[in-house]
Amino acid sequence: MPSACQVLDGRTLATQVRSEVAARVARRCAAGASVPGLAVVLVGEDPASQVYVRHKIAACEQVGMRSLSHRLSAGVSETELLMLIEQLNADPAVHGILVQLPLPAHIDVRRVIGRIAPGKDVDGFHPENLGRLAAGVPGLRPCTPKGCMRLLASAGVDPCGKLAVVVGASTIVGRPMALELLKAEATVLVAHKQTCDLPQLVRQADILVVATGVPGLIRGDWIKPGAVVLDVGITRLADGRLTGDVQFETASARASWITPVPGGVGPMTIACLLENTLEAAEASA
Ligand SMILES: Nc1nc2c(c(=O)[nH]1)N[C@@H](CN(C=O)c1ccc(C(=O)N[C@@H](CCC(=O)O)C(=O)O)cc1)CN2
Repeated sequence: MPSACQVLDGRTLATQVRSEVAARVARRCAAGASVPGLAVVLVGEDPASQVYVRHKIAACEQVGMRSLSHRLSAGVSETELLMLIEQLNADPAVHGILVQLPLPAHIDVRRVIGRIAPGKDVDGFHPENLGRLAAGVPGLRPCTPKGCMRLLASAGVDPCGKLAVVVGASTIVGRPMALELLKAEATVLVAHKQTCDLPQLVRQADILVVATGVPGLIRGDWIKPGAVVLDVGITRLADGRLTGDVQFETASARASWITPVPGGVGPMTIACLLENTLEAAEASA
């Protein structure tokens, strides 16, 4: 990697964000307010989801928050899951609710997310919160795009006036990422992994965000010299290693900043979840 390219270290920034959250939680509790509570709902036994849920619960403990874990079997009915969400919506000790994704195929994810009270939707996936982001008004913001914006700010990268390309248009990452960048006054193009002439599009990007789940989709020679590259993709290879959607070695020969996988965007997702839970608790008081 040439000395001109710098690695955007998500682990270090996430540690900072977590310490700030821990300090705010301690101040809140010392002032007599309730301990922020996060309900974590896991349906089924997807191994990656189990790991993420474990990390989220451990992260809550580390910053002094309470976590309430709800593990449901893969065969649970949608009605039962919706009933649990209603219970959590009504529970004053629960300030944040997250349903770990993906859900089994027989459950309608939109119906489930749509049932979470918007003020407790700490993932920021409810249509009301996505609408708030689209309108540019305050609300709970999806954690991964929020983490990406923090990473850009930490590198001193202002999106205003830059051309940003977002590859991948999921509700979790791509769409809210595009809205975050628009709000920050970037010119934003959203592409899919199957967009024709993807290399041509990527070559124009001053800021490139990739979230497709296709390992190594983006080749280094597609990167505009000096571009800032945020790689959201995480795939576990057969040999157990984690890899991103961007070919790191060759991309870092051209980029000015790049996130590694692991240790880039991923840790910021959980740090921003903690921050959202604290914000939800503060707004409920
Ligand atoms: N309800 C939600 N479901 C999912 C979300 C989400 O934000 N809310 N995002 C992803 C998974 N995810 C959080 O749930 C997540 C992914 C990756 C990481 C992370 O820290 N990755 C590490 C590597 C971890 C490892 O060793 O496996 C890294 O990149 O360094 C955190 C959270 C889908 N579902």
